[in-house]
Amino acid sequence: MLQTSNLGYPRIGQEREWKRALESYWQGDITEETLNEKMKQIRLSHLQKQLDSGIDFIPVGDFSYYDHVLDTAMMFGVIPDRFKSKQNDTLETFFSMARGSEAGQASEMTKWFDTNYHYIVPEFEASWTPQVKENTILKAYKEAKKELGIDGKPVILGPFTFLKLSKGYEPKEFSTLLGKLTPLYEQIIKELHDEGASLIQLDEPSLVTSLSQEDINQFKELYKKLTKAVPEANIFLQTYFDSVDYYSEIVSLPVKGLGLDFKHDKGKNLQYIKELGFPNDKILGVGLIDGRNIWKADLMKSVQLLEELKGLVSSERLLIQTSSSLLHVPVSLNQEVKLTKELKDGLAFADEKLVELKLLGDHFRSGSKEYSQDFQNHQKQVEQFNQSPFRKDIEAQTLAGIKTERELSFEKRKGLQEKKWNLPFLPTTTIGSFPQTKDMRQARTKWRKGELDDLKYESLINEKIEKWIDIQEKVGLDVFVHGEFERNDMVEYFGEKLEGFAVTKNGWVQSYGSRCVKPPVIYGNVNFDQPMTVKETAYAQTLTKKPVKGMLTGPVTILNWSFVRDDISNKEVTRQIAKALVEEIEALENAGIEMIQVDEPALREGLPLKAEDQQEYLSWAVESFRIATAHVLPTSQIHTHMCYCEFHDIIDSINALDADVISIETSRSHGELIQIFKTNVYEKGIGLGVYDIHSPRIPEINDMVQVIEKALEVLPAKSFWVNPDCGLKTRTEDQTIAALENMVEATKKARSLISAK
Ligand SMILES: Nc1nc2c(c(=O)[nH]1)N[C@@H](CNc1ccc(C(=O)N[C@@H](CCC(=O)N[C@@H](CCC(=O)N[C@@H](CCC(=O)O)C(=O)O)C(=O)O)C(=O)O)cc1)CN2
Ligand code: MET
Ligand SMILES: [Zn+2]
Repeated sequence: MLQTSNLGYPRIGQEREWKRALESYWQGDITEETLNEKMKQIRLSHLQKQLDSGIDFIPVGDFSYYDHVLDTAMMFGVIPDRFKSKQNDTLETFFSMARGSEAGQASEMTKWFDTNYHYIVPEFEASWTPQVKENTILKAYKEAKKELGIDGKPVILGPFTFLKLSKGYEPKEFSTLLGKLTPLYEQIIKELHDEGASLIQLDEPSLVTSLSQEDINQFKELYKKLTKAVPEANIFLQTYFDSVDYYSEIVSLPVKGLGLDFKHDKGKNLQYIKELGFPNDKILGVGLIDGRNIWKADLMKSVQLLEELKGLVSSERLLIQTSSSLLHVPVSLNQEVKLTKELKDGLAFADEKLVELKLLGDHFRSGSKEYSQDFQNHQKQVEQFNQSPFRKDIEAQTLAGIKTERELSFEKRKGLQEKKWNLPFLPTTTIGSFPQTKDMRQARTKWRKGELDDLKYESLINEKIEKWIDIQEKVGLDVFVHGEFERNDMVEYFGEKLEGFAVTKNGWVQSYGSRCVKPPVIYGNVNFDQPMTVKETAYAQTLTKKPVKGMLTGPVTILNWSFVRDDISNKEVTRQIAKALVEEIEALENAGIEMIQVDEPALREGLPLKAEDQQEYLSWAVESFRIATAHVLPTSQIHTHMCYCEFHDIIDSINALDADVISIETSRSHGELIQIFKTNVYEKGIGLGVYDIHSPRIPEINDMVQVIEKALEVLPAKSFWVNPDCGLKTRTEDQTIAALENMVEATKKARSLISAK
């Protein structure tokens, strides 16, 4: 019988209870025991909700106290030595790896595929002893059964992807390590099977990236071994985020089932099945409820697709699924009382997606040609939404009259800018935001509710700006920022101000650890309405003689960190955003702000997972940035900033942005970034983050001097900037001031060391 399955459920909770529990624990407000209790409560309530929704397969083991990749590393004892010696407590070790502590620098954090979710990069060290420290998936499985009578579907990050996402080994060691991991997975799977798990999901999203034939051979080898070692267990191989291009080889593996994404595969998975067939001894997981976006599913389209598949796979072997874990969408539409009905009717968050699964499953199980009333109501809303005036066909955005090229080349404007800005050697600056303290956030919440008037709210913002201009003077930075106190989030803020966007009340999604974001919804055509950043920046500039950088989020990042309409191309939407930013940047220049940072931290994140799609994306992404910035005066200095990603494969595109100065994060992955510049000459201004802002640790002066010296081995000193690796909004005021003081001290030392040479 056709069944329904969810691949993973959001952890944060309807009211972000999860976040609050974690943060209270870190602050020392609650004990480990209380934390565990709260976590259990949250975990079980999520399972209960899924049970109540009536879907068949409920994931277990997807819940985490921080990140599921880190969980997997812990499960196998992949713990760097620096954390082993000092701590015995598992939970403390776990959080130290994630966040850094006295014991040592946090592990690197990077993007989970092309999403805004970040995982902690496992670090293999020579001292690693293969082991199953604790079968935490089994623990989750047993708990669901014992507490709620749920026969859950264990979800495990598969060995191939786990190792691909890890570091600390040479490419040639990959197969040896995989060989060591395999028996550990066998043990986990066996224990789960013995406990009664009827289907065990192994997530292998790496299968959708561009892999070599050798990779595929290793993958096949691995799964043959695994299935041979535990033949009795039903291993379900799950992929997501794109198509599986080695389909014919993967589909013939002796696993029980294969899960494919039918939402983000550009139609390829269906094409492969049609061309190459699907074995009649396997289950096909059909991911057609979108785990990455929030539009209500067009169930008639899903029905058509399933009908097509029924001709190829018998219906009792079909599993209707979400396209990926629901980790990437908000929990529930329940509280969205402020959205227009027209828009809200077009949306589905995690809980509503479970309902969609159920509607589809019920329809197929009924065997009827008739559609239930609920199904019809759902479909009517989808159709109405598609016909809304804001979804109407739009004219393709042309580039007529739009500059994509600065008036002067970098070589020519460089001298003019040096003269205009007259900055010291190794200029120091920050990336934009200063601490968003509780009083500021609370004031904003009150202001939103109408409990605080505009005047009071604005004067609080101005006070913060004054305070931090003063701090920047005292610390002795060279280029200032206003601090972004008026912003809740660097993307949501612009979503609130631009036309074509809607913002939600409670549409939170986990970004990293306890940090969440509320992506705005781009439902219509994007247009500039009125200046968005001029007031605060211009005010800050009146308070100091030092230059204050204007601070904007770039078009590609606004796109990638929003939920985007799917009726026109992303390229088209990004162009619309870029054109709106042209007006903002003009307004800043007119207000005398001529050093302007246009952040693109998500440029790399949006890079398609398959090599063959990447060039096209990069070309329109770069073009959009250039549309936004090319029109400024030659003396105006455009900065940009990127973080959390690998840059080596996009360095040409970074150069093509033609920004005068770029700051890139490196502090958790320093060595690697430096390598890039050994082989790529970079002539424009560049700041490499000299310390990690995500960790509460205060960076040491000498550590930062070393970072600077190391960078200067490969980068020209005269174009080097000193800055933290990202914005400081998540730090406390004390941490920030202490860190910046040390950074300025380190710069002074570096200056004298270098001029002495
Ligand atoms: N969109 C986006 N993606 C990104 C980043 C980013 O900055 N933005 N940075 C990278 C890393 N991600 C980050 C993501 C989130 C946060 C972060 O600090 N998030 C905050 C929420 C920010 C926010 O919008 N806060 C609201 C406050 C809403 C709120 O919680 N108010 C409280 C009251 C105040 C309080 O108790 O704190 C309430 O209503 O109960 C605001 O300032 O207006 C959090 O999780 O805590 C930091 C970095 C990559 N991806
Ligand atoms: C995630 S990149 C952050 C850039 C932004 N200007 C800030 O400082 O917060
Ligand atoms: Zn950043």
